[in-house]
Amino acid sequence: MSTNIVWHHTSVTKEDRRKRNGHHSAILWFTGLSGSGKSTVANAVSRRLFELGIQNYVLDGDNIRHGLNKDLGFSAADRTENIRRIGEVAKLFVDSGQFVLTAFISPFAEDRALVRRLVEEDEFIEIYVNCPLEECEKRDPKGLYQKARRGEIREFTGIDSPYEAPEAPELTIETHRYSVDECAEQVLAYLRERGMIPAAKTD
Ligand SMILES: Nc1ncnc2c1ncn2[C@@H]1O[C@H](COP(=O)(O)OS(=O)(=O)O)[C@@H](OP(=O)(O)O)[C@H]1O
Ligand SMILES: Nc1ncnc2c1ncn2[C@@H]1O[C@H](COP(=O)(O)OP(=O)(O)O)[C@@H](O)[C@H]1O
Repeated sequence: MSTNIVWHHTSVTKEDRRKRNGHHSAILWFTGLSGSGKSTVANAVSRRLFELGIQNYVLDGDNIRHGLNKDLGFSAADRTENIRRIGEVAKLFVDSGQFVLTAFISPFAEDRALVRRLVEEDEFIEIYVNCPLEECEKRDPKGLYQKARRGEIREFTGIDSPYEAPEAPELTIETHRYSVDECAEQVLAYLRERGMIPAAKTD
């Protein structure tokens, strides 16, 4: 534990940054099984926000595990630490006035709740990327389900490691029923409804 640490206040505040950007800042927390479409939809939303001039950044499971969290595996304790660190990083992005889109399985409800508690109430938007295991397994974009079924990967989410679906997410998207574009639009529509990004132009 760190001791003798004093929080330093910044000269430019979150509100200053939001005012200049002309939009809110928040965590869009995508959670769901491997292959459910977290990364694909998060990136589609990111592109749309970017085209609208809205500051945003995607934090993706695979990429973070190559760097910041390369010391972590997939035990329950390591997944919890993975999500805790990502939550802290995501909070910094919110403070910087941006939307941060996180694409992690984040299988444990308590870990997601911890991130929710890190930020203000209107700064955490949980998006449940709902797709049946059978469909994720059929997609198997990285061939990992096959490996898990053969016993070559242990503690694989949905196979021999649990996934706790959100009970009251801000938004649920069903990637087995709607296209990538439709799912991305559902996220944008939600942000507009909440006044977090400017309304769509109607010209
Ligand atoms: N055992 C096991 N269980 C689940 N996933 C595994 C595992 N081993 C490797 N992978 C690959 O790692 C990606 C998940 O990493 P995350 O950081 O999102 O996982 S977690 O939130 O800490 O549970 C996950 O990526 P996505 O498919 O993008 O979800 C997998 O590609
Ligand atoms: N509506 C959809 N939304 C997201 N992905 C979809 C959809 N329909 C099919 N897919 C496909 O499913 C796979 C999802 O993979 P990925 O985005 O890496 O998932 P995750 O990040 O949850 O592991 C991709 O191959 C993607 O093209």
